[in-house]
Amino acid sequence: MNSVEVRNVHKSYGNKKDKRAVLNGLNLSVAHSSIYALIGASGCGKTTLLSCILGMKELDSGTIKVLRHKVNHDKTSKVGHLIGFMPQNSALIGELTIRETLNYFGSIFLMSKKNLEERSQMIKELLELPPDDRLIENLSGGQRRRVSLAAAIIHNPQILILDEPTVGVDSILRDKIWKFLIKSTRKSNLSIIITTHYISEAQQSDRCGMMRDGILLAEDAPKNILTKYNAKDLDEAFLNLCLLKQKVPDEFECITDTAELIIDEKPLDNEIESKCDSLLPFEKRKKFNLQTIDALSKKEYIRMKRQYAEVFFILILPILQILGLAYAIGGLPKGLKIGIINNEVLNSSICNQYLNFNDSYLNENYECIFNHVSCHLLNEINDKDITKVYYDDFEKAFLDAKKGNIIGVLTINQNISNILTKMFKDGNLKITESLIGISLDQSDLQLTTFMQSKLYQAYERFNKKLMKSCEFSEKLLSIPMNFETFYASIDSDFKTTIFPAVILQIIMFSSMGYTCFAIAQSRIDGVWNRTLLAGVRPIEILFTQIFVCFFVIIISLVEIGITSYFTLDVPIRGSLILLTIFGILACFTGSITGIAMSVLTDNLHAISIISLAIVQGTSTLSGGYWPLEAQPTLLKYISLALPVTIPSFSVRNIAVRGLGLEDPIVQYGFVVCIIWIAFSLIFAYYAINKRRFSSK
Ligand SMILES: Nc1ncnc2c1ncn2[C@@H]1O[C@H](COP(=O)(O)OP(=O)(O)OP(=O)(O)O)[C@@H](O)[C@H]1O
Repeated sequence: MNSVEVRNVHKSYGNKKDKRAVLNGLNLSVAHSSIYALIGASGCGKTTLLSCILGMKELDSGTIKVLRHKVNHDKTSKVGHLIGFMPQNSALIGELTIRETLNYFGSIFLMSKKNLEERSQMIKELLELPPDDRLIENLSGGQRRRVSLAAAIIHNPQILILDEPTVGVDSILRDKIWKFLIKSTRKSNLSIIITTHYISEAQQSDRCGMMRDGILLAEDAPKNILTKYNAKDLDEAFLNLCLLKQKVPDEFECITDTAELIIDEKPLDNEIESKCDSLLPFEKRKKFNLQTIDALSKKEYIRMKRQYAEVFFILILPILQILGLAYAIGGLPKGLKIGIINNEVLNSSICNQYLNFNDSYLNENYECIFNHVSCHLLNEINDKDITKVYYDDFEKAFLDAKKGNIIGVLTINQNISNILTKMFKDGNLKITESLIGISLDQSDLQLTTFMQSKLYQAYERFNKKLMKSCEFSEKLLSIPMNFETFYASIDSDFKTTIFPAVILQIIMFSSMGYTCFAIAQSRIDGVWNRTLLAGVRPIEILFTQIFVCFFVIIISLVEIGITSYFTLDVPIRGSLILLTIFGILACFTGSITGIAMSVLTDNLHAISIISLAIVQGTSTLSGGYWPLEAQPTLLKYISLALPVTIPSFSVRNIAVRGLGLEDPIVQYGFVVCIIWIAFSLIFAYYAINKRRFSSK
């Protein structure tokens, strides 16, 4: 009666051009209630074979049956919960304690609390595990391997697959482990496949497979191998076998005793049959098993609680970003310097006497005689916004502007007062000379635009005062346009424009980062594979991640709301409920996209680069920092399709304009969010099913 049957299995790595065969038509049988030791040189394909038996790797050809069920790489194993697997790397969660680790694995194997407690106690004593409350990340290599073995046997499996379980374990404990394995196979129906570098260990197995170049050189009971190859131990037998193969390479493949490999098609004996049937078949495991969701969420919670960097990322970073937005982005520049060359009044202190000027320039004949007009203009240039730096000559000022010390140079005609006086006296509005010249450094457009706007406002104030002092209409020298603003004042800063996009991006990207790196990490450290092998469905992991992320983001949303309220001087005119719904939708879009990304590759470096590209690309194109109207038509359509662009317009319409669901932009925002959530869900589901197992 065989528990595992491997028939004519071929497996290679690489692409068509560079294909490297690792398993070359390998056959292997593991009898029920026995220990099968797989030995062979490093890199001969032992781990690959175990991965194929577990269904983690797809075969090129051949078949594998485990407990009479054909292993299918694409489908969740029906007997996964009957298998215990200890991978070569420990595949444990560093932030969990030993007790929490055993609880996690016991729970995903759906063990009852009582059973779990009893088994944990027995295993802890057997494997001499360190105290319960020790963190996995603080254990030594050997201690971790023992905890990993404990996690593999916690649910009393039918088949135990152990990849190098005794590496780093001292000889006394190694002996104890072997005794336990032997006793377990004798007392129960447990079958064990074990790979080991310590060939002498394999002498205790019931059957030993010696592997080389992707095939079994020999497969028999250890003592039969010793007799057959006239060796005193398995090391020597393996050496003799290898030498024999070098001498007669073509005949050698026949050495495996094929009589042993005939599949035993006999029905299972009654006792075993009833035992197998009494175990929960996979189909009967609920798709959404609450015990599994509970175990996965608890693990996430504990992991997060102990991962300070993650907590910082999730809870503190959004606050820092809002503070950054409040105080570093979108505000109006202060302390800009402009060079002043006042050819009319060479001593700038003279202008101080005009600071509170409310007099009239009209003389007794009601003629307007201007004096020191330039002072009025310069006094209107507010020191709060712009600092004036006085120069005697243009060359010096220009040199400073080139060096970046000042933004530009304002030059005032020496006859400005006389020209204006003449103009109003004669009624001749034709001015042939330039009264005020402005040269601006255009290399920083934002600063220049700001400076222009401030100079324009100063001129308008100056004009009003001057006209009033001569009892002229203030419209005479003013631009014949009247600007009025709505929704925000003329002095409002860019925060009003960019805050919806920035807040949505903070929520979306922190959800994406959180889920993406949490899953990527678990795939890389092997916990993901172990969890799936226990029978947990990807959809359960997906659900738990979204669920945990949702709670985390709700906390972030409250933080963002409070911080924004106190720091961002932006009025919220619309519905807070609608804004919160947009925040939650952004969280879902981000977390589901994060899940899809985490499965694309098992290379953390690549994932980081992809995330950066997504964050950078989305923020650049979202229209938050620069209007979409500036983009070429095709790019504009791409931008509009992104998950933050239209939703951020919706948020702006709700918050700043006070619009609600009746607004088409708000409606489009919802449609875009829902399409993105649906799209990323389908993509994540497809990606997880396509790349169910991590290659690590
Ligand atoms: N994902 C992969 N892509 C490409 N080559 C791989 C991959 N995994 C393993 N290999 C190669 O396949 C061969 C067999 O690897 P495997 O890990 O199965 O060996 P092993 O017998 O378990 O070695 P060890 O005893 O050192 O663990 C090695 O040459 C390895 O480099």
